[in-house]
Amino acid sequence: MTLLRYEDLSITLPGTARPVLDGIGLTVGAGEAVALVGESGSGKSVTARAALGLFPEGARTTGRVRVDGTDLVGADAASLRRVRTATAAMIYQDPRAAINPVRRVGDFLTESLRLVHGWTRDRARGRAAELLDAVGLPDPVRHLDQYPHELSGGMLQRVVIAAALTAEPRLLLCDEPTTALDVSTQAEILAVLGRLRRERGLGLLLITHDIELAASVTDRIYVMYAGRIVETAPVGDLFTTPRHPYTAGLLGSSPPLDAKAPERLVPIPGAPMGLLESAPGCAFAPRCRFAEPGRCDQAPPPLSDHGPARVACHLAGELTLTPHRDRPGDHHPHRNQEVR
Ligand SMILES: Nc1ncnc2c1ncn2[C@@H]1O[C@H](COP(=O)(O)OP(=O)(O)OP(=O)(O)O)[C@@H](O)[C@H]1O
Repeated sequence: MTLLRYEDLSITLPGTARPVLDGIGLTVGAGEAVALVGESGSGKSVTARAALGLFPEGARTTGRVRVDGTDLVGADAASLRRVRTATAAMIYQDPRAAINPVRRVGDFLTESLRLVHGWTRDRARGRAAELLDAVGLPDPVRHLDQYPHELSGGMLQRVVIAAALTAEPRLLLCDEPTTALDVSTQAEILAVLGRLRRERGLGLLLITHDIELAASVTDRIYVMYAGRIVETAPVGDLFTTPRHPYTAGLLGSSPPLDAKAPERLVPIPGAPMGLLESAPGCAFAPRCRFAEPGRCDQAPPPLSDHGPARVACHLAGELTLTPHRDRPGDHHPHRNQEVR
């Protein structure tokens, strides 16, 4: 069952040369984990916030964002409240920014249960302790009486995830949930999210700039560039057979999570297109080593089917791409190079 569905969502801010989001189509099913990946400024957070009906001030919005069937574009206040309090919850990058530093963890976790749902203090504390246990904190009852500064960043992010679960949402939106954490804590938080997804059948939308991290917890990846989806495919397929040069570039410039030996990473040349720039053709063409004048710079490429993937590239189907990441001592100098 589809929990979250974007249908041709476009958002344009006043005074800009191109839309922030341009024809986004994306789905997340119950129990499915999906990642939205791209460089800074590609529109990932604007996309995620739209799933809570949060659209930039003054923006022109067209298309639909359906959460459990309710379209949030132009939704009334009651529908928005229902989605935000019961169906979907968001987890942000910095747990310390999400928690009031002068209130105890227990107060943070029980507030909505007591105020919104009218639970007694003891019932709400019992539920909060259960949730802290569910996110793997070792001593739930003691943590309820602690202040945020007494917990590590990883423990606090677990508290934030527990808080997101209080209303038993069916959809979890995670915007760079591990970026503020060290690498080992990052892996623990991802494991918690993966377990919650399996145990509770949650739909998970993970927003990240890190394609390797995305692959470690999700089934399907959407790659975003300059406000558009440029490729989407099941994780395994995307890694073995990237079909868009931008996807191959992201893979070639990201260190593997389980790297045993240092890798020589190859950055994508140039910079992403800002909101004050536009291009008549493919937005990635100015950075693309394969771009063909007269072909790639004429019209934006539509997303079209290529095997299990959907790809927006005029040259898709003609390119065979592998991430051009070199390992030191690699004796196959051509192994990692794109061929045509
Ligand atoms: N409320 C807003 N008003 C004006 N511009 C905005 C607003 N929200 C986002 N933008 C702009 O829209 C573009 C996309 O922003 P968004 O935060 O979605 O990118 P992102 O892919 O999440 O990148 P990052 O990882 O850096 O957050 C950026 O150029 C950003 O400055």
